Amino acid sequence: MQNVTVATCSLDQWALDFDGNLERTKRSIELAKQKGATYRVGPELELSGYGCEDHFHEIDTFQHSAEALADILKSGLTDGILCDIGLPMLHNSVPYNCRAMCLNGKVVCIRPKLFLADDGNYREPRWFTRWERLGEAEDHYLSPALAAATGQQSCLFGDCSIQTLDTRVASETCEELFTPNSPHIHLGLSGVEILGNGSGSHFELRKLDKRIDLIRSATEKSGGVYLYANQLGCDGGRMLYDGCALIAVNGNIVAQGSQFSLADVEVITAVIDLEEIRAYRIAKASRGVQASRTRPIPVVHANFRLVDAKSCDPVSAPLSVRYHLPEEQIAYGPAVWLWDYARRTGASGFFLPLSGGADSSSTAAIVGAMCQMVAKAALNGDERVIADARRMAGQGPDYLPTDPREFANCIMHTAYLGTENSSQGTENFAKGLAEAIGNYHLTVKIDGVVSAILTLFRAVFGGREPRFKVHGGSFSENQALQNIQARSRMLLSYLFGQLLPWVRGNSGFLLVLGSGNVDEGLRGYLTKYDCSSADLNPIGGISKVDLKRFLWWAAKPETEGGLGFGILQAISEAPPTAELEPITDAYTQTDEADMGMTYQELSTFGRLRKISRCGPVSMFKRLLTQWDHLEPAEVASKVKHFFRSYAMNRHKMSTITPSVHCESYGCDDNRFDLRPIFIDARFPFQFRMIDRICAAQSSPKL
Ligand SMILES: Nc1ncnc2c1ncn2[C@@H]1O[C@H](COP(=O)(O)OP(=O)(O)OC[C@H]2O[C@@H]([n+]3cccc(C(=O)O)c3)[C@H](O)[C@@H]2O)[C@@H](O)[C@H]1O
Ligand SMILES: Nc1ncnc2c1ncn2[C@@H]1O[C@H](COP(=O)(O)OP(=O)(O)OP(=O)(O)O)[C@@H](O)[C@H]1O
Ligand SMILES: NC(=O)CC[C@H](N)C(=O)O
Repeated sequence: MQNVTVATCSLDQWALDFDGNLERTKRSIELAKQKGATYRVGPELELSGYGCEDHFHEIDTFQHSAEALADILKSGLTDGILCDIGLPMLHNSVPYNCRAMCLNGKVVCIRPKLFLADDGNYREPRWFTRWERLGEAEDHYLSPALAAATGQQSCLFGDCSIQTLDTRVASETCEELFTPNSPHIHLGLSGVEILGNGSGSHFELRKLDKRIDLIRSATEKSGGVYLYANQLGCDGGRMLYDGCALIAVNGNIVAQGSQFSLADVEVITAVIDLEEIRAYRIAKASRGVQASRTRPIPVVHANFRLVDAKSCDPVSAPLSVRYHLPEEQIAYGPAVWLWDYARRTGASGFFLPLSGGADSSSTAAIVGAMCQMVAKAALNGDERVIADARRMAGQGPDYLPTDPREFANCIMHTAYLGTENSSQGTENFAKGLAEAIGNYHLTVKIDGVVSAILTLFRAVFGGREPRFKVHGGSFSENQALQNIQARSRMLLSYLFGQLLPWVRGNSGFLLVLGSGNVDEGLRGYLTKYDCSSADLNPIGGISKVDLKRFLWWAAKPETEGGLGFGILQAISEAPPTAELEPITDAYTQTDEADMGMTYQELSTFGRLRKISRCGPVSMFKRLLTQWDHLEPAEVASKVKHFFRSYAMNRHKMSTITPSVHCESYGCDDNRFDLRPIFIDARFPFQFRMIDRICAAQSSPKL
């Protein structure tokens, strides 16, 4: 038996928080040592935080990261444990995204990232250069801080591995796992048995499955141990890092961390038997052939044993991986992001204009889920969560946030801001949901504000008064009258967000929450600078179709795995309506009629536009077969209507409220979906082409 205890972790790092990042990194090494580990891997760029973005252009970021690493090396923490630590480093004045392999107070070698992430949310080549010379390494002269801490002048830098007295260790970094020709293939063939992957990998609904498949298949094909470390929480941007540290051996997962947690440091360990890796590899004859002709990569020798001959801990057995339902992911992912955002900004909680409709109710339910997570963490004695909760709630040292409803009452504020066009039904829904969550709730009539604006308008324009469509008004009059209501709600929300802590005898400010979903953003079905403009939006990256499923799930009792907010069932079943126009016997406003398309259709358009990368013509061609129950002319008309609405409203996405990235069909043009602010909504060339295809389809076949 050649047993080794290995450790990996999830850390809630924060961009540029050098003190906090250092403290959490050190704590994770301490915990790994306490659990008997002789090898520990941490997340990508853990000392600076992954999401520093253009702060990676500053020399300070590199220097402070090196100073933090020097602190770790001087502290004695790396004595007896090989640590794979992520940080940005300069080599010959070139910036690299690096792994520093540290042991017994020395830097054994430095491994720069070979393949940078440069799609979707990622722009790594903007800040780092990739190490181009595969299979090569050279001397690196340590910065003054590191040289002083280690007494070393230099170490190896490049594509290299470490040979200890009993095994071979190397690392690959995040994106490299996702590439077709991953470094782990070459490293495994050249004899590496333990591979660490320090990641800064973001949450997306249903993405964990893909990550786990890749890790499983990496070790299934090559044999070996694969340790995955990730960041956790919100590190200052729109992405949520979803932790879920993993340890895989020969195709099996043997340890899994939590995906959504409020803990800021989570360390997992496994006991592995190196002989199991060798036995697995010996039996794969074809692997042997490929391994024997593999070009070796540079090796640094470390006079150190990872195997603990004295350890009697049993070897870790394969476990069945825990996947959260998509509905749970919608609840707990954005909840973790909100928690980090609110505690790190020093806010005293949230204010949400709650209409009783599906969207704002989803936002409220996510805050409710967050309160439940805080209560669970408090019950488990997490002192850091308790301290943050006390501060946020404005409570003293005796307060324990173990009751989610009581905590919600301190930090969550909602208001139903009704007008004469609002219904009793939605008012009751809003009140009922607030009661279920336990939060502070107001019911306010805002007609006085709307009529004050109209009075002013009449005074300015000689008594002229716009009318709703149902009263004979024009399209513009009708829109303007709706927008006054919607925009007044935004003004009132900021007023309440600013003054509610004062009204309740506390201090500080509330973060105003928004509730536009991804489809409304894409279609532009929102009033610019109304209640869709807020400080934060937890659901801006989620489609209405997914939100409905989430509400249905969240209505279930906690004993059945839901959130226990039963009223959400009825809310999810009500037809979506803006309630901005008068209801008459002949007319009730609904979202889908207003938009000229169903949310289901909109979701299809959104996926084809972003995930399938379709312009108008290719979308039309795809839908001709997908919607073969419709005449080609009908499909053409729907596609044109979508693109027209989308193009006319592009400008709204440029000012959209920051939301947590949740889906690959997201349309946040500030980070993920980079498009022009205005484009020709007539699409003359493209639509002519659609008409031609349509005519050809419809012409009688000879
Ligand atoms: N290319 C461009 N670049 C920059 N800005 C541009 C622009 N084109 C128009 N604009 C500006 O945008 C304004 C038009 O946008 P905006 O004021 O938002 O108004 P608009 O889009 O005309 O109307 C808002 C729509 O959202 C609907 N709505 C409102 C509230 C809630 C909900 C719901 O989800 O239930 C739906 C409402 O029924 C209506 O159809 C123009 O007056 C102009 O100021
Ligand atoms: N009566 C209201 N009281 C409080 N807030 C409201 C009210 N009506 C609308 N809002 C706010 O304005 C936002 C946008 O309004 P909109 O009518 O678009 O809601 P929606 O998209 O139909 O979502 P919901 O399903 O929550 O009503 C809502 O999410 C909500 O935050
Ligand atoms: N930081 C990275 O390299 C992350 C990229 C990777 N494709 C991911 O989504 O997880």
